[in-house]
Amino acid sequence: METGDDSTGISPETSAETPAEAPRGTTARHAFRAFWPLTRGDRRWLVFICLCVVAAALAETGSVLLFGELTDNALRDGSVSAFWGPAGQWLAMAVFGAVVGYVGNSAAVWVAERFVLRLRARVFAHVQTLPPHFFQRHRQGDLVTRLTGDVEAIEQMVVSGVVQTVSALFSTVFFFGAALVLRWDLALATFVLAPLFWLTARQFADRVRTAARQERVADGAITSVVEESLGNVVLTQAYNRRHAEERRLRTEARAWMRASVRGNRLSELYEQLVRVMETVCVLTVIGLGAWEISEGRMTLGQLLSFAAFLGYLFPPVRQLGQLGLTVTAATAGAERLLEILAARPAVTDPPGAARPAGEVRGVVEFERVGFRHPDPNPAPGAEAETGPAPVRPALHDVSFTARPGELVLITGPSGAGKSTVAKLLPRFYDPGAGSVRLDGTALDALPLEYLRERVTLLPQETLVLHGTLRENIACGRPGATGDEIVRAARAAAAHDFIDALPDGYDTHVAPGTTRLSGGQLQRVAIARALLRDAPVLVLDEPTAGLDAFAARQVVAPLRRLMSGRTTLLVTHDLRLAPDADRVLVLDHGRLVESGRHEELLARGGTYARLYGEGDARRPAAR
Ligand SMILES: Nc1ncnc2c1ncn2[C@@H]1O[C@H](COP(=O)(O)OP(=O)(O)OP(=O)(O)O)[C@@H](O)[C@H]1O
Repeated sequence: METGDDSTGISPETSAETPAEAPRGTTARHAFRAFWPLTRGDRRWLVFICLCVVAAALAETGSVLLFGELTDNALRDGSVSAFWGPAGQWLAMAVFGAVVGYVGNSAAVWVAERFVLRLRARVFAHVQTLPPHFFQRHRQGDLVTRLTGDVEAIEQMVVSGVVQTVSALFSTVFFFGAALVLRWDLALATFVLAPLFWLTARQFADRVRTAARQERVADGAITSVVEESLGNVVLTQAYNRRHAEERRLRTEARAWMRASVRGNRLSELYEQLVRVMETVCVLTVIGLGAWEISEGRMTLGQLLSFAAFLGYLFPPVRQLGQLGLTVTAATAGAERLLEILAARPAVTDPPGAARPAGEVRGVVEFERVGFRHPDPNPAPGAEAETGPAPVRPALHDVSFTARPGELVLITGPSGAGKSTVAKLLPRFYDPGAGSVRLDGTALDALPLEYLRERVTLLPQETLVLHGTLRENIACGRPGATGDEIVRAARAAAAHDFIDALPDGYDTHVAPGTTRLSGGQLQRVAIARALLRDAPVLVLDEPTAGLDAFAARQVVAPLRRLMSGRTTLLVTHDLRLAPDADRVLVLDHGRLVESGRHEELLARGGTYARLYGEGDARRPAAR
């Protein structure tokens, strides 16, 4: 049964190689082929489930045949003794049908949930490899909806869809076969009308897909608004933006409501049309049956069991049409997931690169580095995540070297390209021109994990992970002992305030909900970085957002952290400039000045102006 096309574009590895495609207009077949390989490992179960549902359909067919026998032999003759035989068989058949139905459906739910689990894990793993600009192009709420609702919609297509189609198809074939055995002429007369169901479903398909797509987009927009609003609640309240936010939610909710009502109306219309068609079929059969009875060619029992067959036959036929619509609607979800999976990481591991032997010394070289950020708002249709970037360069021809143990401070006016330098070193992006090297090896020749273990980044925003403070520090070096964690916290001047918390190191924190101050969080981040003990350190505005008092409190821990490592310190805050072995001044992406603090001050250029503007003339806390 392992026959599926396994060359899928859904694994993170292969999606990096497959060309980015605009998946709009994805067909159900394309979507099915893209996601079917994820059923690998469960296909035997799928066969088992299909056998169960086929057996259940057979049991149901047998029951209806026995109903005909009962009406003809027992009821018509009023014979109780003729009742027991078929009644016993009918009951046995019903119990058998119930058991296999239960086993099959339970297994189907299990396989379906495993599929959802696997698909969600794959998409999530892929999303985590995507570059920062991907997250600027997609609202978080929309991504959440794709990872929840859209993933489930695909399950409807790939697992439940297959099982239900097999069940409905076999039920249809069995009931129709039995109807042919009973009365082939009546059965054929009924079945002539069956394509009507299918044709009707086709008429609805396009409109159902459009409505489903709109509903999913609107669903994502609602989640985004809620998430953005809650994340920004301070701004909302401080600027009385409550009503504006409510309006925003209402607008998105209305769009969702319209799409949802449209989708449900279409389903309902389809249902009702099908009911009318079923009535036409039943009336045709009863009319023909009445005529046959009057001619003496048919018994009442035969007509009744034939009518019962129709009662059983219509649901699977109707279900086949309905399944078509479900699959069509799920295609809209598939489109949205394939769009994510088509996005490629900005950087990938060099194929076959081995971890260099020996320890990293920490010589960092930027040689004639140029870089343009990808366009965060590409024109529609140019959605390829790695597409050309027509924005002006963030860095141009930047060269410098930082040697082991050196502190290189990078400063410059806002937008000069300082943070961009910080992003190139842990390889969030690769430079567009020139090269960045560590100990003489180009970064893109080193395994990514190896590089990131040796280059610690303290980003501008202080980030906490969901977990305890202990776990937050320990993630700097998984496996660190309790003593090592406390030692790192002490060196980061975080131990005292952590110890004073009611739960100490076991205090739970989570992104956005922590009750710690900015300075305290920064010191936790420093403890984490200390524990990591990487030879190269990149600090991006470590005192940004801290008041003067809090900033002074992190200076000493920062000095301890930087000691003995190659440090690139990106900052506006020039309090640490006198400590720096070299100060680099960037302006409009170019390196305009370089030298020691005193030299640059004496030169009276950009640096001297920046220093004069800031509050750096105050002595740094020692
Ligand atoms: N994700 C991005 N997408 C597009 N352009 C970007 C992106 N990030 C930065 N830029 C642009 O690149 C240039 C350099 O930005 P960068 O963040 O490196 O400057 P910076 O010197 O760190 O500024 P600041 O001091 O204000 O943080 C700026 O013109 C900025 O607008």
